[in-house]
Amino acid sequence: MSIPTEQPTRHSLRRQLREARRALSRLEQRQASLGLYRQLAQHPNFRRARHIALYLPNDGEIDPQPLLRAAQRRGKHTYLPVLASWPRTHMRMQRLLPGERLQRNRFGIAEPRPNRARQRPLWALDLLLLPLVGFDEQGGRLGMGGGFYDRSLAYRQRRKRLLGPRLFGLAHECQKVACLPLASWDVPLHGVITAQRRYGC
Ligand SMILES: Nc1nc2c(c(=O)[nH]1)N(C=O)[C@@H](CNc1ccc(C(=O)N[C@@H](CCC(=O)O)C(=O)O)cc1)CN2
Ligand SMILES: Nc1ncnc2c1ncn2[C@@H]1O[C@H](COP(=O)(O)OP(=O)(O)OP(=O)(O)O)[C@@H](O)[C@H]1O
Repeated sequence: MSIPTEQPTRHSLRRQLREARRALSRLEQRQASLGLYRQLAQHPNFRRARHIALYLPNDGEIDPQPLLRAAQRRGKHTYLPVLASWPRTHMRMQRLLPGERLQRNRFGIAEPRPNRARQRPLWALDLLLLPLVGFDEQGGRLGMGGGFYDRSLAYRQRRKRLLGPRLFGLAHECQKVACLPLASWDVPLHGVITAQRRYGC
């Protein structure tokens, strides 16, 4: 019997995949962002959703801003992650007002100024569009390693019947891997969307 080949660790996989997305040119990024818009703007889950959380791109992530603008044009409520000052491991989703001024968080990512009155619990959103570093076709997601999304979604493990938002990962094709090593706290995605195609949705 042969020895099973070693799976690359989450750490080295993360480094490799982050390098791959950062290597995309500005033109490739623009095309990917437009392709992503075309894949999702007419999708029933996007059309139906009233409360949608997205993110602002960082570190070569695919840019969902055309979708953000489309959602705002259609009168939907759009939300961005806001890091909690305490506990530092948590984030909340806060409604973005059109034209609102943003500030940079400790990772250098722009976010709205924290305002509890505009924050909405994750389970009360209709659609959550997640950034990711890597994905597989089984719904596996590898993130930046902060555990922010997994922690925010942990209620799903405890309360399986609570429906909550559809979870779609947004990615470049170069972020796809055959099979991700999954951790016990990982929350599976319902689907992943790239500029080229939709996986599982
Ligand atoms: N666009 C975007 N927004 C997001 C996330 C994300 O992945 N993408 N997050 C998803 O969770 C949360 C922020 N999580 C992050 C976790 C680590 C790093 C990061 O750059 N880490 C550096 C080390 C940073 C440092 O300690 O100074 C690194 O690994 O190089 C960035 C964001 C909330 N907002
Ligand atoms: N539900 C949870 N409760 C407590 N700790 C958690 C939970 N989910 C994740 N963590 C912690 O967060 C850390 C990072 O997790 P992981 O590497 O899966 O993050 P990630 O999914 O890559 O990051 P992110 O969700 O921020 O993009 C882990 O060390 C884990 O201990």
